[in-house]
Amino acid sequence: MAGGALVSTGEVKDYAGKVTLFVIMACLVAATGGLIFGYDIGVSGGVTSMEPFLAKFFPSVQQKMKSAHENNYCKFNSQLLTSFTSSLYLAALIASFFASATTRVLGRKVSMLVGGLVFLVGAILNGAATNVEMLIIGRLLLGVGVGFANQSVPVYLSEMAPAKLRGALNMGFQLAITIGILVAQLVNYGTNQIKEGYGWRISLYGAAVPAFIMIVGALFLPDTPNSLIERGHQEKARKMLQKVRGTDNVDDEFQDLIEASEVSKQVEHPWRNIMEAKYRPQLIMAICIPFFQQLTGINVIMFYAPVLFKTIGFGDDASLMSAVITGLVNVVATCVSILCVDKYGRRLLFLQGGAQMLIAQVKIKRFLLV
Ligand SMILES: OC[C@H]1O[C@](O)(CO)[C@@H](O)[C@@H]1O
Repeated sequence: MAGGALVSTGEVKDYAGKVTLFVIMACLVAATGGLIFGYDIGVSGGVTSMEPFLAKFFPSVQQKMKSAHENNYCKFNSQLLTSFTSSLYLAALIASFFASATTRVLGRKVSMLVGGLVFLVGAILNGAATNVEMLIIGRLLLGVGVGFANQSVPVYLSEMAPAKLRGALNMGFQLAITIGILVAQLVNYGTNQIKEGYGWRISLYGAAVPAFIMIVGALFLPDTPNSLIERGHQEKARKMLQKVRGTDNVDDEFQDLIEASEVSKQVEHPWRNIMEAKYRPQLIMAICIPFFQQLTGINVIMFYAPVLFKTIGFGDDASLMSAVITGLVNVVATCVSILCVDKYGRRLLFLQGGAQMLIAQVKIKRFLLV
């Protein structure tokens, strides 16, 4: 694990330093990492609800949509169609194991560069697709990009950010994800208006824009001081810390980074240690919070919102616009939580979010059963 500015007591020290160009650039690159992830979550549901896309790649689904007396829920019942969407997550899962080692051994920059490049190829392949194979391979490559970007970008951001801005900037990554989802939904709504029927290509090519920004960012941005220390370049790390913080007075922070790196090197059996009873609460939280957050099915909504609205009888534009509204609520709710988190604390927000999701799930179930 990367060392940070957390000292042994868990308190965050107020080190010297200002918000430099490096920090601003790190935020921009981090934002593009989140945007790419969000864009890929949001784009697939829209294009899979567009008729020209279905006619080209999934004609049997389009045929079913046209038959008048059919059960709505069966129209999109195609394993191939859903694998177009879900192959991204599968590839991201596998890639994240490699990404974690790459981020540690070769540095955050290399991981971001790999992520950005694979993303770019995936987006181009998807936009230029002439058959289903190209679509699925493109989507798998986007997933690999997500795996690398999601490992390296938040770590890069945390390590570049001054300690006092760290929490806020990390939430910025989540905000960027939600903005990415919304942008994809808006792009889908716009491209669906193109009468010639190639709008889906523009939607899919769209992922290339943030990918390109991420590649350029990764090429020009420096590696983090933490990563340099981890890889044994102490002098380089000190100089980098001075540049990043915009001051020569970095002794305190540098010393803490060295100590944190030493401590983490001394841990011989991290997997065995985390199983110890004293770490049980941390272990349970680290597994259960993301597990249940994903198990709420949020991505079923995010992936399939336009298709879902279409199957309940909405027209093309109305389905895409309803997805935009869902995305907008997601962005606004993220902004509200960013603004409230320091005032009300993590626990209250966590409880309130959980209760709200429970109520919403029950309501959606009732609605779908009618
Ligand atoms: O805002 C919702 C989005 O945020 C994530 O949970 C990532 O943190 C995504 O899986 C989801 O689509």
